[in-house]
Amino acid sequence: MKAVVIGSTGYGGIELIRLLQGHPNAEIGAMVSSSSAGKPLGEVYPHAAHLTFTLEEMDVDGIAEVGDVIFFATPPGVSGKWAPTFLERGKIVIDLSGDFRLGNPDTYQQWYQREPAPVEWMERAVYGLSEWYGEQVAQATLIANPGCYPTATLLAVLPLLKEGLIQTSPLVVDAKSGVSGAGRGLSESKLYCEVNENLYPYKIGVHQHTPELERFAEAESGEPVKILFTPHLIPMNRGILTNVYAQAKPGVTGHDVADCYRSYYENTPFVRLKPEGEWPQTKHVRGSNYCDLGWHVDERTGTVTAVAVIDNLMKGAAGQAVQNLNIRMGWPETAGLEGLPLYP
Ligand SMILES: NC(=O)C1=CN([C@@H]2O[C@H](COP(=O)(O)OP(=O)(O)OC[C@H]3O[C@@H](n4cnc5c(N)ncnc54)[C@H](OP(=O)(O)O)[C@@H]3O)[C@@H](O)[C@H]2O)C=CC1
Ligand SMILES: CC(=O)N[C@@H](CCC(=O)OP(=O)(O)O)C(=O)O
Repeated sequence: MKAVVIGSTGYGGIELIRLLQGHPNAEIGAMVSSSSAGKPLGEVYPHAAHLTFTLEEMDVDGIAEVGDVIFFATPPGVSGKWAPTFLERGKIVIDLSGDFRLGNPDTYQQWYQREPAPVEWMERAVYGLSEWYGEQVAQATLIANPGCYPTATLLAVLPLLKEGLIQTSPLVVDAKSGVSGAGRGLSESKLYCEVNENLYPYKIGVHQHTPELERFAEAESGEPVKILFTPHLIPMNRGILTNVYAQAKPGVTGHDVADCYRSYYENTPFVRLKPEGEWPQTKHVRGSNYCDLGWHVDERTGTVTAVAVIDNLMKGAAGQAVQNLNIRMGWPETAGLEGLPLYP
């Protein structure tokens, strides 16, 4: 099986390359780059200079010839335009962007403020939250890999919604992301002096992950869900921590919540439940595909606090994309993803 990475010089692209080059079953067929075609990979990324690949331009026929699976690690708008060409040629597409996650062109246009992908492919795409939609991923030709914040948040909240342990409104999501979550592109807001020793919220009320969160929260709870989502940027390279605050349904105890999480995640290789009284830390998942999950049921206020951490580039992007590739190809779900988190 040969994989092609489109958007190779971005953070998601180089993380995919890191995982695929160490994968026991997959092989890299080509690395495509819109900005650096013709350059050796090592010129853009000296840490990978021993991989003797030359970055290639977007040549649909050439890519289709060499690739069985095409990964898009590109900004919104790119896969929406190009993925159908590969899908029509029988290729499997795994898209890291938001172009195929929402299932509805009007919602996409409203939150991403750009032209949506063809509606027939939007509707056919399978949402790649591996632990929840693995059965569909195993049959999919187009996999819409989840956003980084939704991955952490939905893993924390879907079991509670599905089992009816929490009220569907208000659902408050307060999340923090490391700077690599914003990609490698240059911008003033990502300069060292702007980010270092700083902590700030952004896109309150307008973040594009809001409809993605609500879509799958509603699908699992069977009720309308409105989510108040506040993302923050923190001065770290990698990592997301999300806190979800929800009102517990009357009579719900800490034992109920613990049993609920255990029943959903006992046999999943990448979701690790914290013991009672311990809470997740981003450093415990850095460089890995794990999601660590902890919770507290506060009887005084009747609130459930669920806390999830992931590495945004791994479980939040390239790691989950490879997990989905494994599921789709019928390989062990953990293939190429077995490394311990980096510590310290
Ligand atoms: N960073 C993260 O933690 C996460 C990112 N995502 C999503 O994954 C995708 C990639 O993110 P990330 O790697 O961080 O972003 P980056 O900005 O780091 O990289 C995106 C890459 O896409 C390519 N690209 C840019 N513009 C175009 C264009 N017009 N046409 C074709 N290719 C283009 C470039 O690579 P080249 O010049 O080589 O073509 C660029 O380096 C995005 O959609 C992002 O939202 C999802 C979850 C988490
Ligand atoms: C820190 C930071 O800026 N993170 C990005 C996450 C990007 C992302 O995953 O967006 P897509 O929906 O396009 O995939 C953001 O908040 O927009």
